[in-house]
Amino acid sequence: MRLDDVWLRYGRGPWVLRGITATLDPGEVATVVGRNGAGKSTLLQVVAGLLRPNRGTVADRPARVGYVPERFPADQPFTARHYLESLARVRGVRADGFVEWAERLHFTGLLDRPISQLSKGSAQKVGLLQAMLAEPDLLILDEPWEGLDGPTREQVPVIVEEVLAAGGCVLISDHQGQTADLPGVRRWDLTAGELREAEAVTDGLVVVEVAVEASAVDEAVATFEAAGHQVMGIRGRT
Ligand SMILES: Nc1ncnc2c1ncn2[C@@H]1O[C@H](COP(=O)(O)OP(=O)(O)OP(=O)(O)O)[C@@H](O)[C@H]1O
Repeated sequence: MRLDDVWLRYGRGPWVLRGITATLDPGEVATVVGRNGAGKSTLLQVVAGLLRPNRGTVADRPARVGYVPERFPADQPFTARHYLESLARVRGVRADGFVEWAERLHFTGLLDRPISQLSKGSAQKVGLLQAMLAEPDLLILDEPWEGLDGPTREQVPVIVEEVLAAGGCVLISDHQGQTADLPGVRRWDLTAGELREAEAVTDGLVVVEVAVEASAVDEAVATFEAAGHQVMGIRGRT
């Protein structure tokens, strides 16, 4: 799929996305990084087709999109099973397709509980289940590690690999840098509404993530560069 000069703002507010141009091809995974409020969720919703850009276009979006929001809305009066079965009917996919996924995510015992009574982590699993139900060829994950328990967190890279292996593509928002280890992951840096693709890591190099005091960022960057290292990005600076 292709984003071409995409601009978006909410109402008459400031521009959140400013002229974003990017492509994501089948078999590719990209991670969007940027500080809080940089517009990562907004970009993901544009890619998912949930928000329409004020200007610019999104072309060749794959037909089956699975989208996992940062926080799955838990204030719903249905059980997870009822919700997922209904969604499967709407999407025209197998009504019990989620059962297998529920087992993988250790969710089977909670399927008959109202979503409103689930913990945050369990509600997030419903978010993941509804996305995988679509058998997506574009999977969009907004901060997928947030709120999930350890075993489910470990499933996320496995799920990403499976979507890629089936010829799909994946876009992930990740402000904690947890996607850095995904093989072949492209890194999209979002700063002040503009997207810049970080250079791929050259063979033989390893990415080391370092947290420094805000007041010492410039000094740290200068020190690393003086020592011959490549500084690939800075996150979290306000
Ligand atoms: N529905 C909305 N209405 C108005 N402004 C919004 C709306 N959603 C987001 N914004 C604003 O757009 C900007 C980008 O928000 P967005 O949630 O896309 O950033 P983010 O990078 O995902 O942040 P975080 O890492 O905190 O989730 C912020 O200034 C936010 O306040």
